[in-house]
Amino acid sequence: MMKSRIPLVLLACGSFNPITNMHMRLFELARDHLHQTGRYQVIEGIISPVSDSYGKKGLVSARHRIAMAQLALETSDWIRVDPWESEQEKWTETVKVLRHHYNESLRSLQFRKGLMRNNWPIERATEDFLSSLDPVSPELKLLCGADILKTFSTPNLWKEEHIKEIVEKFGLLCISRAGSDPVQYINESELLTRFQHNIHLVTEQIQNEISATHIRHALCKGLSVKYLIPDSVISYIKHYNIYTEESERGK
Ligand SMILES: Nc1ncnc2c1ncn2[C@@H]1O[C@H](COP(=O)(O)OP(=O)(O)OP(=O)(O)O)[C@@H](O)[C@H]1O
Ligand SMILES: NC(=O)c1ccc[n+]([C@@H]2O[C@H](COP(=O)(O)O)[C@@H](O)[C@H]2O)c1
Ligand SMILES: [Zn+2]
Repeated sequence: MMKSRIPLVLLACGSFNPITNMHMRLFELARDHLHQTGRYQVIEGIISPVSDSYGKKGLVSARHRIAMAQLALETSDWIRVDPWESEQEKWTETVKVLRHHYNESLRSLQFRKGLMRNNWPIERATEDFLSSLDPVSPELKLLCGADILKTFSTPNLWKEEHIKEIVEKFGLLCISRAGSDPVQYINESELLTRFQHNIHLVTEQIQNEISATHIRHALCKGLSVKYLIPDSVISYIKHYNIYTEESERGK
């Protein structure tokens, strides 16, 4: 009998200021990689933009960042943008975003099982009980570029226990990025080395150095960003005049 694949949800956190074609490529690369392992079935991709309180210089309002992501993802049948993180009053540490979406995916599983079981009292089902019912509960993994792996070793930026929870409980999909050496970051970290079986490194063969910062700078200078971000996003940016020298100075 063919072994069934583990359903898997991919979650990418970041500013998405604005969303670029490369952000969406990350998901396609990760899905191909996971499917090639023969162990996973990727069921959904979620983009979670940070809230305005993240306070990064040049960060435009979440309302705009979400709207641009929605436009960009109109052509995807499996990636969506989720506003939950961006709606939180304070900045939410990434592990808490993962916990939220993991609970959400369990809730929707409970709901589907509840329906299947003729409205069985689903609110009383514990996580363990549900797992015992269904051996293929979805996994949730964090998707990021290799530069994020590097920031794990920046003092006081990430709590050690958070990194541990991310790589031990959830797992990580890390896409290569010019200027970042993920193998080296793993080798230099005892924690990442210990859990490297949960870290999938994916190499983009067609190197792509698009960054949102470059996009914003080009827009401020009135240069073309066509074919780097979707046309619909370019129209939105023009319509609301989002990226200006003033917005770049903000915060
Ligand atoms: N060209 C790229 N190659 C690999 N990963 C990327 C690339 N661009 C963005 N990412 C990843 O996308 C996620 C979201 O990143 P983010 O919103 O910071 O985009 P960015 O292009 O790095 O923007 P900024 O220049 O504002 O930092 C991160 O995990 C980041 O590593
Ligand atoms: N301790 C943490 O959980 C932690 C620390 C630094 C950045 N992050 C996240 O990493 C991402 C970084 O995005 P930027 O590269 O746009 O700054 C954001 O989603 C941010 O919330 C999380
Ligand atoms: Zn970045």
